[in-house]
Amino acid sequence: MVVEVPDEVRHEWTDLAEQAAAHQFAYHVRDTPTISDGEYDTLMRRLNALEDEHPSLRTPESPTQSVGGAIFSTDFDSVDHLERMLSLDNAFSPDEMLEWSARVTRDAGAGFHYLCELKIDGLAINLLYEKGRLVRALTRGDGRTGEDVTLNVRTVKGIPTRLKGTTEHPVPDLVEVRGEVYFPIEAFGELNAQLVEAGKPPYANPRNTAAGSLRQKDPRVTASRELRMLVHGLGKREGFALTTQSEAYAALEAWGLPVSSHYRVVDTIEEVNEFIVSTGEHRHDVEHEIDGVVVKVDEISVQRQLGSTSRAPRWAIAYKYPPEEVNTVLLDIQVNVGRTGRVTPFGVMEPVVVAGSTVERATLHNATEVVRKGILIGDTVVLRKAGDVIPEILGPVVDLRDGSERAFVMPTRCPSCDTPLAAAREGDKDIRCPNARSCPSQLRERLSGLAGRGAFDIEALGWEGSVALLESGVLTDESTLFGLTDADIAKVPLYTRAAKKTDPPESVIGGRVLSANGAKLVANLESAKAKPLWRVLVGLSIRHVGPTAARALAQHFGSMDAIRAASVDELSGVEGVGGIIAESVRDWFDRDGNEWHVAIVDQWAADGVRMEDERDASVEQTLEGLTVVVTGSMEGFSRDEAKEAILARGGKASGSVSKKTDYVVVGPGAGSKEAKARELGLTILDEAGFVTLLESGSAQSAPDA
Ligand SMILES: NC(=O)c1ccc[n+]([C@@H]2O[C@H](COP(=O)([O-])OP(=O)(O)OC[C@H]3O[C@@H](n4cnc5c(N)ncnc54)[C@H](O)[C@@H]3O)[C@@H](O)[C@H]2O)c1
Ligand SMILES: [Zn+2]
Repeated sequence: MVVEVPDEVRHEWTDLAEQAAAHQFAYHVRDTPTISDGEYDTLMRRLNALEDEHPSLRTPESPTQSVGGAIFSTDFDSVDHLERMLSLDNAFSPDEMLEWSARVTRDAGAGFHYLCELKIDGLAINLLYEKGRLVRALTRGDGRTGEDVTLNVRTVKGIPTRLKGTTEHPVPDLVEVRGEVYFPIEAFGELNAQLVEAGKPPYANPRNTAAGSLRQKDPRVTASRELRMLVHGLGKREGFALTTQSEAYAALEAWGLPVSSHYRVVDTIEEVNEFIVSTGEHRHDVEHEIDGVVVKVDEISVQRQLGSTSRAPRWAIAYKYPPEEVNTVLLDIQVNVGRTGRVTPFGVMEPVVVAGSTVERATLHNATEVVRKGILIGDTVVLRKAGDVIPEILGPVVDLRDGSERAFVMPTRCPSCDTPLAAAREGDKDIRCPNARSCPSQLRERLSGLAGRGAFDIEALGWEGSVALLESGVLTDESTLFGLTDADIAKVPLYTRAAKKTDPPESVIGGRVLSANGAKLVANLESAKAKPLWRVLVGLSIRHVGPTAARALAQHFGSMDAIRAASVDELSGVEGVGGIIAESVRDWFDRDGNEWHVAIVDQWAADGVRMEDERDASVEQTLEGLTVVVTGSMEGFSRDEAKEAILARGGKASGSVSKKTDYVVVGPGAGSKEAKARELGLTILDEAGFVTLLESGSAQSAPDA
């Protein structure tokens, strides 16, 4: 019996299928997709859902049934693969992984292993080696026939033109090696800058860059691009036998092919899901983009038994992470004037949800960066938000331009105080508002900055409170902050509207926050006065003097007076300070016109801010000459407390692990620093070990470390 498909369903299906086919063409053939991978995956899921409900729609011609990437390009010869190249089925949740493993177990019985590896976001390639010589390289194409890109592939670093043989792994008679060509993330921005400079359209993201770079007519262009490859499978093979996929990787490696070091063989699907979670946490520690994890049945005999559909093997599945890249429209580029006067352009976008939060702004750092990225106002752009990292505009989707886009022009006058903008020094990328003393924007940023956690930590002040104090004229700058009384704060009018940091000043009104918090603010200010010297230094907004330099200065000089009296040489002689910081400090105190800086320091001191650190002579200098890195969380110490404990004992608290690190203290949530410490064979301590170290100046690695 034929079940009729309702008209509206058929129409929806036809419409989606057409869209899918067009997107496959744009992505696989033109290397210039116009929607994000996440949107594409959503479209395909809808198409699959319609076909699940109405199986008659699932014809062999459906985009769900083919390996996307039919060949229409005439730039390359078409050549058949000796064995078909397939795509992969997807899973988007641990439950879908369980379903897949249940199916595999049902069809093949238990007693197999799972091989877990990274899903490299690149371009699939098939290398044919005959008697150890690279004779051909093909793109995946439609899976049966690919494009001959041999000349281009020969230019990719790390792909051997001859395989090596060992006694255990002699060179095979014939082998098709499958892998992924990718573009290292770091090199991506650099290339776009070069393309833009040469008047060519930039790429939207590293994956398209890999595909576009490899599929060049002229192999010299490919050679100039920093492509890399990792291999992850085999096609046709003659002259050797294998029992497992992981064994194949050992052979591929012995032959001199680049194999990823990140794979693992496990027994159960629970362990697979653990691998997925932990890989997700370290998703950005690898030099290529990964869009998921690929899980394969390790035993070749079981792979054979399970076989494939027209599109994908049944013995493998790709778990896809939530997308971190989305497309959105860049509505405008505006500028923000920061704490030290730096003018920073930022993109204003149509709000989009990415990596779990709504994003509508992204910094563009400086005018050069806007040009390097080749983005125009009005462009559809690729926006990336990776975990807790700030959102970044990667590049424009050039194919969606309609001619109405316009270039960003950096303003020549400060949007906040109308002072002409200028570079502080010749050759500086950044331009600044020189009106440091009374530019409203700089004042707001300085005042709220000094209230921040990294400086005085005045919780009740914050951004809105800072704005309210300045706008109401209760403060004209930060010099009188510590003299504020209840009566002063009560003068700030009560407004009703709260506002965001990036709103124009006239709409930023925070009196309500202050009126509710007045008493707390006074108490906060009182305790802020007793904060250690380094926090005072950070609170002054001296260029280049962040917490690290401030700690070093405070530790060395001990008082504001000593720092004020120190020469450039004396300042730059302090470990972790250096010439640029030393000059910036001297300049801040001494330069003509900066007398108001000194006035701030004097007024703060007069209002009771403690300008020196008491050296506690009872604390033994157990850590003299030792460098300690703390990563992850601890129960007994906050990050700052741990640092202070190290510094108070004469040690150096560093933020990055290197060969020079003496101890690495690791708590829950430690990430790449722990991995690096293990790689370097450093002494790794838990919290108990850290306490011992503080007391005695030495400690042993934790037993399970
Ligand atoms: N944005 C768009 O318009 C658009 C259009 C089409 C496709 N796409 C993207 O491409 C995907 C579909 O492309 P696809 O058919 O190549 O499927 P896929 O990317 O989901 O997975 C199959 C491919 O993964 C690659 N791969 C990477 N690491 C691997 C590993 N360790 N082991 C095995 N294979 C590995 C292989 O080359 C294989 O061909 C979509 O899900 C979407 O992300 C996007
Ligand atoms: Zn200004």
